[in-house]
Amino acid sequence: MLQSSQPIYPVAGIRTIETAAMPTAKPPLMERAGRASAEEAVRLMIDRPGALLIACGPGNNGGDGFVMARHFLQAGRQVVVAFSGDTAKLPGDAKKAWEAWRDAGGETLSDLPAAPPEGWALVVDALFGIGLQRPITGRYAEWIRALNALPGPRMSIDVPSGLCADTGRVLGVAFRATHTVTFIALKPGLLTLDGPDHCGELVVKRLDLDANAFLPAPGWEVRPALFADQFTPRRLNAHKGLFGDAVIIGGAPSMCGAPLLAGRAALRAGAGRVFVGLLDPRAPAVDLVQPELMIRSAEHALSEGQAIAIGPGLGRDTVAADLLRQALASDHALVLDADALNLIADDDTLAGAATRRHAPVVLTPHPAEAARLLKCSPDQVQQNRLDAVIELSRRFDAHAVLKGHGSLIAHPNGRWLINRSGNPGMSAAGMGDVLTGLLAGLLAQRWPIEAAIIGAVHLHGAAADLLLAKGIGPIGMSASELPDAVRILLNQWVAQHHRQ
Ligand SMILES: NC(=O)C1=CN([C@@H]2O[C@H](COP(=O)(O)OP(=O)(O)OC[C@H]3O[C@@H](n4cnc5c(N)ncnc54)[C@H](O)[C@@H]3O)[C@@H](O)[C@H]2O)[C@@H](O)CC1
Ligand SMILES: Nc1ncnc2c1ncn2[C@@H]1O[C@H](COP(=O)(O)OP(=O)(O)O)[C@@H](O)[C@H]1O
Ligand SMILES: [K+]
Repeated sequence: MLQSSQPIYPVAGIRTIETAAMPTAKPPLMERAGRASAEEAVRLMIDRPGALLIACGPGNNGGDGFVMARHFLQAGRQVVVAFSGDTAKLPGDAKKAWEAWRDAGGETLSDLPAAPPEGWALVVDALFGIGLQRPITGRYAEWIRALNALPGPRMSIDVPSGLCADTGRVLGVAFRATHTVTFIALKPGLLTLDGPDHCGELVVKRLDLDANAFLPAPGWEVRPALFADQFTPRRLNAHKGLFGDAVIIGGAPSMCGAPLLAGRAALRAGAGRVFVGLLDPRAPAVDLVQPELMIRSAEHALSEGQAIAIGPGLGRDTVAADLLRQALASDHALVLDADALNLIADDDTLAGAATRRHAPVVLTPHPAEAARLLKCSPDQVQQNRLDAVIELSRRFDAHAVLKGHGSLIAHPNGRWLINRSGNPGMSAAGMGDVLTGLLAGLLAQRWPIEAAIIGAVHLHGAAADLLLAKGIGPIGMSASELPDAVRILLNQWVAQHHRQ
């Protein structure tokens, strides 16, 4: 059964949902959040007797921690609560939660206690959630550093403290959880940049709310269910003409490997035929490892195909710019990667031609390429990856993929998604070329544009995850290994979908 996709809301959206749901919520949302956290904690402590430590902060995230602590106390479990603030200053719901904890006989320590000799059964971070407003300093920073140094499982409530829930940036210092229980819905910062490194295993507790009914979700996580409509089993009477021609253009002198990798990926994604147009006049006439690839001059290849990807190893000279101009003038779906993006960033006429194109355009920058396109620094892109990809899509009236862990996709209709597959084995040369080839391969098979983009991005990461599971990586995983894994997965998904 293909898992359905979950909605993602920035903090402002979560606040809107909370405000709408809170007045009628019985039991109150904080009670639900504390109980849901306790249930998850029980799962993590199955084989771990002894006390758990809950560090509570000055806001409602701390309130969740007090509710959780009360459940454990009432269940007869030893629980130690640390809270360094002033209970009189707790916001209303959190204050009630602290009072209920106190009335149940709970004690609150004002500093972190030393760990018992056998260690804590679980360390719980209820310091800050979506209300974090500035970098963490002082005593809270000291607490987080001390908690991070403790062995054993560590659980964050809602958001790892110190992580910006909108962007995935670490503000000062952040708790490194092995497990995170987040409430109502996913937030972008949990899924991209430094979020996944700090969340560990991520579980969503919806608190019995249908978030989408309160506020239509602006973003979604990528799951195969979103492109399963394209999982068509091949008829026995199929022929290669049904699966389209993909064209890859690139390969200036000394850079032919990039388009060849893309071409192999397009084949493994199922394209009927793949043309690779190389700029290097001395390029080999055949890829002896993949002789199915039809190698042409770049100019010649441009006259073929239903889908064109241009950029891998393209170079930036006038020949490259001229080929890009011709590709932009074609009527085919067009993927712009690598040097095609750099050329557009440097030339307003090319940028204008990309923006005004009628047929779909997909931009696939890594953060440095995105920065060139947006005329800012890679750091500025990374500070807010979601804003950056939405701005790229808006500025070029194109589909945009901002690569990196937690790749983001923005469509010109305003819809955005975050992909969760992939791993650091992919931090190696040529991985981007494989993504470009996958996209061309799916577009050649006439997948609709949005399905092709989310399908290619997800498959790309999932293929690397398959290799990782087999022990191939993360160290030394190479881009040429990815296309075979893509083929295995795609065939599995199609077969599974049709068995259901
Ligand atoms: N409002 C609600 O209905 C619900 C809230 N819930 C919990 O409440 C959390 C949000 O609560 P809050 O809005 O109170 O926010 P937080 O508890 O995340 O933190 C806000 C508090 O921290 C302070 N603060 C922010 N940044 C700081 C920094 N860098 N250094 C020191 N202090 C800092 C703020 O002044 C405020 O007192 C959620 O993440 C979730 O855990 C859940 O109980 C579900 C229901
Ligand atoms: N740590 C990671 N987790 C998930 N995906 C990654 C990671 N590192 C790299 N990738 C993916 O690998 C690809 C690298 O692309 P790119 O930077 O263009 O490489 P190249 O130009 O060498 O082909 C992107 O799709 C990116 O999202
Ligand atoms: K937290």
